[in-house]
Amino acid sequence: MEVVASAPGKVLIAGGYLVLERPNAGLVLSTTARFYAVVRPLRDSLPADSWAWAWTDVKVTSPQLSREATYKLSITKSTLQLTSARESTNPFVEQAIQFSVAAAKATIIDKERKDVVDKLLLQGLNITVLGCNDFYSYRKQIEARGLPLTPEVLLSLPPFSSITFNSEVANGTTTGEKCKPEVAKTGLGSSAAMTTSVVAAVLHYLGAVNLSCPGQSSGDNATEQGLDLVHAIAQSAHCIAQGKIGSGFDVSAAVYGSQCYVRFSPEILSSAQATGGTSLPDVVSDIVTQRWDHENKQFSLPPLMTLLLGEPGTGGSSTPSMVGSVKRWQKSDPEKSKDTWSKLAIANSALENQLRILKGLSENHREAYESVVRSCSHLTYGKWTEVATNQDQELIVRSLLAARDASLEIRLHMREMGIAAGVPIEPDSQTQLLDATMNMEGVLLSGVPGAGGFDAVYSVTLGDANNAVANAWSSVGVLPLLVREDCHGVSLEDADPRTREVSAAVSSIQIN
Ligand SMILES: Nc1ncnc2c1ncn2[C@@H]1O[C@H](COP(=O)(O)OP(=O)(O)O)[C@@H](O)[C@H]1O
Ligand SMILES: C[C@@](O)(CCOP(=O)(O)OP(=O)(O)O)CC(=O)O
Repeated sequence: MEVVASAPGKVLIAGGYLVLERPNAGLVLSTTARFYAVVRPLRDSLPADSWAWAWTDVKVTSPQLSREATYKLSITKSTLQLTSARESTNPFVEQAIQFSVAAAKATIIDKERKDVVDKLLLQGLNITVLGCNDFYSYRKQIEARGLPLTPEVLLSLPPFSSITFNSEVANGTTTGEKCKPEVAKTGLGSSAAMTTSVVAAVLHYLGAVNLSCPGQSSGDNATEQGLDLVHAIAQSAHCIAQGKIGSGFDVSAAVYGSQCYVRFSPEILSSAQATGGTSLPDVVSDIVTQRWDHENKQFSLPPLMTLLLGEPGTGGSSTPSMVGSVKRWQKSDPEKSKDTWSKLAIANSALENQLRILKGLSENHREAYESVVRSCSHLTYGKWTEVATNQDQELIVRSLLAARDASLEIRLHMREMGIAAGVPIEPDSQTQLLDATMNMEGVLLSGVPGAGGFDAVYSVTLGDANNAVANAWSSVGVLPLLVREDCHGVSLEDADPRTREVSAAVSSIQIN
């Protein structure tokens, strides 16, 4: 038996920093970048005395990092003990395995199904993790080979290419010391997608949830409960592995897909955080019985809108240190920061409302919507009002312009926040680029996703205006990424994605 599960990467288009505090919402889009986890047994048959084993074996392979780690898994405690070299460990996958095995044991009470879990565990777990290229930065290699910074060059990379390590620390300064290098990534939430895909694959493999393949989602109660279990376990494992409780929007997007997210109360994880004393099975029993109070309201881009991401440089920014600076500013200047906070909350919810209105208009007035959006895609925003020839079309243009204004307002207050907190949330170089982008034909929104900084820029364009924006970005040294919005969350896959790539290549050879 083999189980393959995948989970998407994310882009937070609005709500950075605010989403750390309930009840502020963040608008998060899930993407075509997916992380895959493949679970297989390590051995097909079991010796007669295996029922008495206290330990089983686990192997975790990350082909892209050329890493393989082996462990012993305690059958009763669900804990792992490393049996290979320390350098190859992956804390996210380790926590994902421990929490998922403990959760399967805690939630499966039927005797027969419990026996199946024990048998599957005794056969050992062979887990492979694979992240789409979109999660990783190839900018340095492209530049080193003197190739242009275009999406076509990214397309020419083989799928699941090896990942390079940064020789610099996250904030771009070299340490000079021989420290463990960071993976060069694009900020799509590889660790959250990886953790979620492993949790989903292990829970499904052990029969604790019943995930569906894309397009097969039944949307019934059992499926939803399954997703909620994946969410609770993935959030817990991710927080423990990264040693802090963030807002959790990245894990939520990896589980439920594009959404309007309100964070869970951090107290839910106090048992998981308590060091010493509590055993993992007790922690997990507590976590699965907690009332998870996060919100994941359905939300995605209206039709004929394209999410485009660009990598403006190398190095990126360190999210935790930026969050630290913003929090210090909130403490030192509560009045001003509250003011910025409430202006941002208003602008974020205005953007959400306008995008929801546009979605509704696209459903109820399809023809008018399509004609307006296609016409506006060839025009700069100043001329958008000219395309409306009836009331429906006027409504659509009004909403497009209101969404655009909300985007500008968000940028203004994010910049303000950055200046006040002394961190470049929207650095000057990005401001110039984003202003120029906003003035191009068919551009609706743009900004710095998530915590901002030097990591990435995004834009949402109308019709096929994304091509011109990508060309403009390439010409100024910003690498347009291949990734787009895809609202689907975690899902089951029918095969190892590497075999699918091979069969796709074979069929394309046959077709040609
Ligand atoms: N393919 C992979 N194999 C193993 N570990 C990976 C892989 N991709 C990402 N990771 C882990 O995830 C970490 C990056 O996670 P994080 O710092 O949260 O960045 P992101 O913004 O992409 O989530 C890496 O340092 C590495 O530990
Ligand atoms: C500041 C934040 O609200 C948003 C950070 O968003 P990013 O998308 O920048 O996240 P990373 O992938 O962790 O770098 C922190 C949070 O919500 O946890």
